[in-house]
Amino acid sequence: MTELSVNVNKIALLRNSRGHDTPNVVGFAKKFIEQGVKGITIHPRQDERHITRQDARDLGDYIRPLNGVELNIEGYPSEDFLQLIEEIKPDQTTLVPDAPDQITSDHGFDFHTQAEFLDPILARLKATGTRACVFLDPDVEQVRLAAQSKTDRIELYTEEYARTYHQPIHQEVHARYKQAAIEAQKLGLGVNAGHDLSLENLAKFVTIPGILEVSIGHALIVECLEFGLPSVARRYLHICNG
Ligand SMILES: CC(=O)[C@@H](O)[C@H](O)COP(=O)(O)O
Ligand SMILES: NCC(=O)COP(=O)(O)O
Repeated sequence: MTELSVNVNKIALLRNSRGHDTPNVVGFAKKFIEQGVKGITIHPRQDERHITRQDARDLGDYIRPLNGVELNIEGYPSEDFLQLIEEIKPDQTTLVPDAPDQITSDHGFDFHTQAEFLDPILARLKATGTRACVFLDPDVEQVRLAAQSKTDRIELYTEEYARTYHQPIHQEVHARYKQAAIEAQKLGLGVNAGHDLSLENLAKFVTIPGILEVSIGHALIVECLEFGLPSVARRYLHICNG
């Protein structure tokens, strides 16, 4: 079984386009949770183009008292971001190496060059009590280096998996994700995954053993527009529950 964490960035994006509070981010998180979803993910970016720091606080206040529901906050570990994490204390914090002007996440951390940068940050996260996770490309060598750090989990960046889904090379790509996931688990790391996962491509991904959590936003919100939120939540949970 894999936990589904619904990324609500796109709800905030729609809200911000009008400058009022519709759609309400906490309200939509609540709708997903009412359907049985056990995780909410947000990725506050420095320019607050979608999720704001206040959204993060409001979601923290809403989710904290709920039994068995997790808040995952993703982001670049700037001082600002780390202070927000220390204030909200989410269940999980996923570090992503995004530049402020990036349209979306497009690569994982490189432990060859960034292990020294990440070491004190991971120690700081551990002191906060949040589970630490690092966004990583599906590369066995990176996994081995990550296992030497203080991170609890890795999140495999699944854009390549999704992009090649209908291409002949997909079996090879899928095998690389599987190898990275198995190596991580062998070395004691938990494995999450996300980016461009969808109703179409998720079922095959979760055949990889031991995937603990998938965070899904962009495709899932679009699918909600097409099929309705309850139906989409039910279909994802069916896939995740195996
Ligand atoms: C780390 C990751 O893959 C997601 O957080 C993704 O970057 C979503 O962020 P946007 O919604 O800003 O594209
Ligand atoms: N960590 C991935 C995530 O939260 C959502 O990514 P996407 O489904 O919006 O591509």
